[in-house]
Amino acid sequence: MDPTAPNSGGGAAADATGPTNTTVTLPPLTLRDVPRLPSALASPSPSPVVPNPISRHPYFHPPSTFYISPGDVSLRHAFFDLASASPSPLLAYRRAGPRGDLAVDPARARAALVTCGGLCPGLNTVLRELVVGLHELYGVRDVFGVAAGYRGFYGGDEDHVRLEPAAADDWHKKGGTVLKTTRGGFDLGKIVDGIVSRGYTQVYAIGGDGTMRGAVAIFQEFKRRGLNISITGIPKTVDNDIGIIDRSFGFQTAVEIAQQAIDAAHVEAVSAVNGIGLVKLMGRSTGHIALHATLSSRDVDCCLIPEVDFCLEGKGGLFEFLYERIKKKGHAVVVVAEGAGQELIHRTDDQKREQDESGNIVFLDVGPWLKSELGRWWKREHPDELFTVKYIDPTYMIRAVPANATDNLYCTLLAHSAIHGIMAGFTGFVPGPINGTYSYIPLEDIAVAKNPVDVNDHKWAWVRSVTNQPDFLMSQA
Ligand SMILES: Nc1ncnc2c1ncn2[C@@H]1O[C@H](COP(=O)(O)OP(=O)(O)O)[C@@H](O)[C@H]1O
Ligand SMILES: O=P(O)(O)OC[C@H]1O[C@](O)(COP(=O)(O)O)[C@@H](O)[C@@H]1O
Ligand SMILES: [Mg+2]
Repeated sequence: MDPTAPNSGGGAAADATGPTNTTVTLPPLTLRDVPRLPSALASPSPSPVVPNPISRHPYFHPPSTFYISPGDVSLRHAFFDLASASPSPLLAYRRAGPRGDLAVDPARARAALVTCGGLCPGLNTVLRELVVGLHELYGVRDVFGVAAGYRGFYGGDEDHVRLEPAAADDWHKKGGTVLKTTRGGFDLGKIVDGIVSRGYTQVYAIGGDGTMRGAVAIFQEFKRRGLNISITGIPKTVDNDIGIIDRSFGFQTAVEIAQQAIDAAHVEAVSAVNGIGLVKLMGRSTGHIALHATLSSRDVDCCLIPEVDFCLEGKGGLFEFLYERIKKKGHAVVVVAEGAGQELIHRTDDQKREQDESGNIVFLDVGPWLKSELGRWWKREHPDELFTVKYIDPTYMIRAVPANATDNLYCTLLAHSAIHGIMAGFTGFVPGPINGTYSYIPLEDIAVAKNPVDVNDHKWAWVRSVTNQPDFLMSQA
């Protein structure tokens, strides 16, 4: 049999004798392109094309395959249903990476780097790689750090610090951000005025969903004013709540550190009579950290995330389940994401309205609430049985650490992808891995793309198989 001969029909051939090839026609492909700088689009003569200086770099000897071809794209979805009667059109993004010709002259570039929002492991690695990459790869000499988030753009001279590779050398070993970060302070007019008055030609905004929404507003203001300034957003969120990209940097480090809290909770629980170890982990609107920490620990009996409702009391409720688990094993470990169960916690009208400086809703503390509700229930239902809850809240410990090796590599590729894209004349974009391929995604798509845990896919089923937990929805209390 000829292994290359096409089979007719769309489905896989039912041939048990060996592999077969089936030729199929894919739906049309839509390129979701990123914007370009006005000078890169100018007609009749776009900005001068500058050969990429990497070609003259003493240590790089880039072969022709080194540069990304103008036609290179990556696909949003890596798997398809060939049997689908009405397949969706395929969505593609530009592949990230160095281009042979630049639309920006590095000698005239003046870069501003800013970090906004909460901390995340790897922020300093991204900063280091931006500073080193701009200097060493492209020969950009004017690289500045803007202090303390977006508000730094309209601060004084002390908020704009020249950054050199020698000073950045060991930043990847430090947690936090050397530039400092803040929430709030987003005054669009003042920010863009500050960017213009300092002569910045390119802005690298490193932050989460709020920062990306801010970067979209800045990008649109650049367009409205007809400015030839580019902006890129580098996605940061320890919660992993930004969509489209495979994951955000620092997330894996945070999951790794969370193991220590779960291990401690487990030791406390097994060493007590009827012991429960309760761990609260970050995750404002998504439960990725709790879910991944649960999957990798295997000591967890129950994982509670914002995406899944649960009830506490009655048959089918959480507390009955924990009681049964303790009767069976002698102890139980519970991991709860900070955004879980918020609708169950009583809050005053003032508390309902409370927001942080960036407008994020302030949550009530689910950990102590759960501990006290459980204690009250146990005392009422099982007054003669000993019972202990040990509560661990590692809070900032999981994010105020340096990135692990995997996240450090990821941060390097993100930073370099951002620089390559800016130098190619792209703007209003975010670099990020899609199915493992680094790509350029429009900022405005990223700013609205959420990434909740999909409780209908295999991962949540995997959690159930690891914890053996039911849905806690059947309260008959
Ligand atoms: N819708 C928005 N438009 C403009 N700026 C925003 C918006 N949301 C948040 N920001 C600004 O982005 C910055 C970071 O936002 P924040 O929510 O604190 O952190 P993160 O970016 O990590 O989600 C803050 O300066 C905040 O004011
Ligand atoms: O740093 P703060 O203001 O205490 O905020 C804590 C929050 O920051 C986070 O770590 C993530 O925040 P971001 O919006 O900055 O990504 C949440 O998990 C947590 O609720
Ligand atoms: Mg956020």
